[in-house]
Amino acid sequence: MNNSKKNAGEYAATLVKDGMIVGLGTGSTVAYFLDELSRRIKYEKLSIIGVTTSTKTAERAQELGIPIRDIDSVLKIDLTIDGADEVDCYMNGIKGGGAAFLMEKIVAKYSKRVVWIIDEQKLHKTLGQFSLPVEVVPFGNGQLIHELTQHHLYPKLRLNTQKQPIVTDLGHYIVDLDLKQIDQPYELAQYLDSQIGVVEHGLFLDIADEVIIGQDDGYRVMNKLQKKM
Ligand SMILES: O=C(CO)[C@H](O)[C@H](O)COP(=O)(O)O
Repeated sequence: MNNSKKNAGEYAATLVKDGMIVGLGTGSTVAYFLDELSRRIKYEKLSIIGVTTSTKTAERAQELGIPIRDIDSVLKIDLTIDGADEVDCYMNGIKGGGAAFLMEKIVAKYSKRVVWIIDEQKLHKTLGQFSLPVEVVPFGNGQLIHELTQHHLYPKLRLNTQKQPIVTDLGHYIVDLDLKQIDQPYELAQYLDSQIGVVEHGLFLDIADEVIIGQDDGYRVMNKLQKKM
């Protein structure tokens, strides 16, 4: 068991209030959040509706008895709890290690409040140590990878154990950019947004309202007031 992830996930579940529509992120930290949320639904009679960000989370929510609804059948999402792969001091992040970032970004976009749950190891001064995932349409992915290579973005098609491209829940491939350090995340986001064949990228800029950083013996919270301007 990872205590830091568990502490972050369990604290995040206390932010959920009765009657909320809650965005349910994806990943191993979110798994702890889902467990605690399910416990509160069962024993505290908490009444909420979940909007999921992946097939995996939808399946887990169903197993745990967390009611879920399609994103298009709710008016607005009150609160989304999600994980992240890397976060900087401006509360910008990289997501997509679990290949769910397209749905995660859509759910975040329609959420009033977005809270990330991470552990200390994911906090870095600048982004880029974690390879940046880019979701691309399968058609012409080889051409796009060539284009990204020419642009010195070190792309690599993400493969499964059978050496086949992994296919996302929405039917796309993932290309990981091995950048080591991203000095200009906004410019990079703009460049990627402008590429034909790119569906979305894992740079989440100005999206999180709060980051809960799990520790061995508790957690600490980073919010907009504390982030460096
Ligand atoms: O972005 C994600 C999936 O697309 C996850 O939130 C991210 O990979 C963090 O996962 P974990 O909590 O397992 O470390």
